[in-house]
Amino acid sequence: MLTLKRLTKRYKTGDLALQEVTLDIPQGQVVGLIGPSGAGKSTLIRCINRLVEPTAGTVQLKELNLTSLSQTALRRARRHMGMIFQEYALVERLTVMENVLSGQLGYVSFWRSLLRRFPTPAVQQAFAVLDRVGLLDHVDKRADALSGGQRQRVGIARALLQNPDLLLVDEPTASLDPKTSRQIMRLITEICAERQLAAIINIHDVALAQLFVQRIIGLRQGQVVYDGAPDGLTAEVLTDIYGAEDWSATIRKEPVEEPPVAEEEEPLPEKKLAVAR
Ligand SMILES: Nc1ncnc2c1ncn2[C@@H]1O[C@H](COP(=O)(O)OP(=O)(O)OP(=O)(O)O)[C@@H](O)[C@H]1O
Repeated sequence: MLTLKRLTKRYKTGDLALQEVTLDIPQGQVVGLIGPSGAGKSTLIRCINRLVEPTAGTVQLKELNLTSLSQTALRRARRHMGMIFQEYALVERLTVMENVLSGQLGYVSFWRSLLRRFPTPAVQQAFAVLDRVGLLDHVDKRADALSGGQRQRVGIARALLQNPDLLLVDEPTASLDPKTSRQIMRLITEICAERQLAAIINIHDVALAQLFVQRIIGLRQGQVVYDGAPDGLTAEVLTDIYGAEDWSATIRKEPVEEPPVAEEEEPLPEKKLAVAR
């Protein structure tokens, strides 16, 4: 579904951030991208949708060779890739609904979006994705009145509104407490399973990644040094990725089935679609 071939990025400063990264990610697979600071994780994610231009190599999403597209064609192709950011990237003074609809900016004309007049099917779909992420009771709240977990849910809903094939997720839990972090990772991975969406999640918390993703890719100095199952992350592998350390407290000891956990960040809203409209 997504194929990277010898993807390389050298910044103008001379930093070689990615060195010939070759990967194949099938539809529906959720991948955790780990590695030390400066290993190239953000660069890899941004080279896929060409927010950062790769220096060499190719990115193929389904039948599209993204690296050969003109800027106009690239804008169209980006609709197939939803991005979720650490700092949410919401417009603070806009409502939850308006923030989610802004994910449609590639579809609606500039003037229509400026006047905040979105086509009815987009609004209906926005209600549906906000329902899925548990924010139906908050559609009219301003973004600056939300908790961190709620903000990230808006970010997820906004990414989903484009009906992407792939989610590119950059440190989604870095600003969240441990429990909210789990809820957000659970939400992302459940949605990927429901929609058969592939995802690449740049994540620093190794144990959290192990709990939720199907595959781990470890980067060191722009190169893939581990590509395999979450349970294959032994102390030796982590030393290879990050350098020598006592890893006993970091690694999940045994494969455990994650227990079902009630969502407690806030009561899940009842389905009030009609009322919310
Ligand atoms: N805009 C830039 N210009 C020059 N060099 C950059 C730029 N962005 C990143 N780099 C360099 O590229 C390398 C990889 O950086 P990148 O941010 O991709 O790593 P990372 O693994 O995401 O790190 P972190 O976990 O700290 O976010 C680093 O050496 C960094 O200094």
